[in-house]
Amino acid sequence: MFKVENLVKQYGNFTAVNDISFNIEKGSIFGLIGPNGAGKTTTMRIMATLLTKTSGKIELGGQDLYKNIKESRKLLGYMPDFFGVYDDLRVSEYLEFYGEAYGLNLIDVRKVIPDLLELVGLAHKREDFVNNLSRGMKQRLCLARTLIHQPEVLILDEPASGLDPRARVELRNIIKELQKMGKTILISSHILLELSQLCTHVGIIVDGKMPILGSMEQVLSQVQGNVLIQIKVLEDVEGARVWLLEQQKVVDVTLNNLGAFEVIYSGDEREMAKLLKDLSEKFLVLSFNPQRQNLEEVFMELTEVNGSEA
Ligand SMILES: Nc1ncnc2c1ncn2[C@@H]1O[C@H](COP(=O)(O)OP(=O)(O)OP(=O)(O)O)[C@@H](O)[C@H]1O
Repeated sequence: MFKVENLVKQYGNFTAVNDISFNIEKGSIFGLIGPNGAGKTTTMRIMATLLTKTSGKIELGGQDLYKNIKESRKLLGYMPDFFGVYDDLRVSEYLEFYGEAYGLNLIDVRKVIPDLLELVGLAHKREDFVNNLSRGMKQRLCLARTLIHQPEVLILDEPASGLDPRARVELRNIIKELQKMGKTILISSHILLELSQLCTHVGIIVDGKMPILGSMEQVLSQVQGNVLIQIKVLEDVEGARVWLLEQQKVVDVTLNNLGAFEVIYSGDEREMAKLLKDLSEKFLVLSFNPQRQNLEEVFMELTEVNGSEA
């Protein structure tokens, strides 16, 4: 859906985005993760056609993003990290204003507003003044505004920033709902746990570069070396231990005090699935639980490495 190739953005002599490439498949949720100043907003603003690139190529739906900016913008909904709301407008008027700004017919806009407000949980606030909304509600209203022209692709720049945990969960659920509706979503955050529960794909951006990219699982296994798998078998525990130790990519096997094996494994997901299949053919497997590091740990590892290299 979105194809970014060798994207570079320079502000004067400073390179904010340094030759990054990634694809966003239709229907996926791609997380752009990085610390402050990594280049997330710059990348997203370029992809939203709001900032010019220095070099590189971006395609949206198979077309050059810049070839017909007006057409590209119809497909895109962009939610900025900072946004203003107009204090003397009511919620419905605010959406009408943005609908008209997109060149939509007011009658059509009025037809979609109830559904949009329902989706973002603001149906009961329709006639309230925007400035009386809580921060979480304002974020959700901004998301509704992003959807007003029914774009296929959403670019959401840190949509959960400044929200409390409950509001974050609400927002996450709305984003999942949007994915179910078929939207393709690019979302940024520096709060990694939040994205690990949401995204199908991840690009980690540090100092304008994207050293790590792939599906959530791929990224986790790329950064981590070994995986710890907890395995419990019924009967012939010793036989299973010997068998496990003979398998390729099994680094170590210990039995914990709950009677489960703790297997240190260096294979990838596919190999792990094969291990489970082969094990199940020989033994009665009660449980098989790979324990991955969470994204927060991955991220800390990565930025630590970069920091120490610097
Ligand atoms: N208009 C500009 N002129 C010069 N430098 C800029 C400009 N905009 C951004 N930068 C610099 O480019 C780098 C990347 O900024 P960007 O806002 O893209 O980062 P970010 O990952 O979105 O950070 P944050 O999480 O803090 O929003 C930063 O070092 C920033 O200072």
